[in-house]
Amino acid sequence: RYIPGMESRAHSERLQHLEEFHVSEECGFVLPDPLAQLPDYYAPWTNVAANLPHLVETQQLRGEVAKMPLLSARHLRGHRQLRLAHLALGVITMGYVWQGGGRQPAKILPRVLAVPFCAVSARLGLPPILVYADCVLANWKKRDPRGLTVYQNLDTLFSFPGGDSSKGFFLVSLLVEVAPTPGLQAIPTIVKAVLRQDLCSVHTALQDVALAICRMQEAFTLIHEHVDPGLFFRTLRIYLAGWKDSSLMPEGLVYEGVWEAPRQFSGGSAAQSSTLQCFDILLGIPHSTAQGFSAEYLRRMRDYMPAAHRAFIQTLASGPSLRQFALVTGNAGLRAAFNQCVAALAALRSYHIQVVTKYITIPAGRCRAEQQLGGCVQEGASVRSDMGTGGTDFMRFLKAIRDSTHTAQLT
Ligand SMILES: Nc1ccc(Cl)cc1-c1cn[nH]n1
Repeated sequence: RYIPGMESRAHSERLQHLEEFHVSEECGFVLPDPLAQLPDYYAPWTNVAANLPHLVETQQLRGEVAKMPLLSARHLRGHRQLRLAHLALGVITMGYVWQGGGRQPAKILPRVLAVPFCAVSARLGLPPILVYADCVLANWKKRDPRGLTVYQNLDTLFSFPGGDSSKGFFLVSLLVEVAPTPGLQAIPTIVKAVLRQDLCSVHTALQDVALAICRMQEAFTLIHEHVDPGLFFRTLRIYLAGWKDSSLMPEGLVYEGVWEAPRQFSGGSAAQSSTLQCFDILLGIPHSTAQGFSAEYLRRMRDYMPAAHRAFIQTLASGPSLRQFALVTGNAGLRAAFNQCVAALAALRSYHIQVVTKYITIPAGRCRAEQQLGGCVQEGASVRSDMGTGGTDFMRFLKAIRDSTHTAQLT
């Protein structure tokens, strides 16, 4: 018999109210209907962020930032204003650090950005760098508000150099996050059913999870239509790079007026997706407990999620073990439904590896070959320098978690 602990029951109760964790019924971890405007007082931030591609491409951004007033974050009201402020300040910060493609990254972030960015970050429980929750989950609007959440009816609030591929990358990632919403809704159902030893309800809900993960992969295929590999590798990827373990910024970044010493923070990455980490934890995929850099990196990326999403993941991780339940019952149908979810997650990770190969590994190889012939000037961050946007360390990470996903199958 599977006897869950009393602590599991308490966690299971909390998980029944997803809205408390900012997980919405209609779009999961995506911020529903993000705010697109801040109070006029903050116009200096939103005006620069909205004009970022042009300011960066014409090398004017750092000059514009030097003219910005030091604004107080105190006038920001509510979660949505804070999310929009973190997105706008994050976009400006990445543009400021990597202006000109990153050959000479800025080593100091001026106080007019650093002070409010760190204040907003502290209120959201986020690091002072652009994160997945900014540029994917809160960076979107519908062209026709009454229309559907489909690619053609979406636009980003802010973008980077890289033209339509910049928008495409963020909007395809957004659709990957919206697709599995029914599967996220099934998580509290599964947790409650495991506690009640209700085999039938667990089995039914697992089919929703498997379908949801398949839908993520379907949405992911849109990347081939909307993102050009060369533009992604040579341009957009540079602006998403972080300053932790970076060969271009070995010390990290000085946040003027906030901390004396430079600080290191990682660039944006799919490992910051709460959706992916939730399915890993629900299925008890071993890398979330195994030692090694994958588990440590995944755990550290939870600090790059909004506080409520981090709390959801921690509560789920402290709840009853679906994996143990499926093992202990020995029910063949339940084991098959569980394994279908694991197989779907492994397939999604394999697909992600194919995409990183097309958008990073192959263009990087071409660039190195051209460099030997005196051609391609790889802007800024080398392929190796950052985990989050597909460096070779990131490829090693993806293959490690894909392999550990496979081993999670119940035999
Ligand atoms: N899809 C993404 C969206 C936004 C950011 Cl910042 C990074 C990624 C990413 C990196 N590697 N795989 N996905």
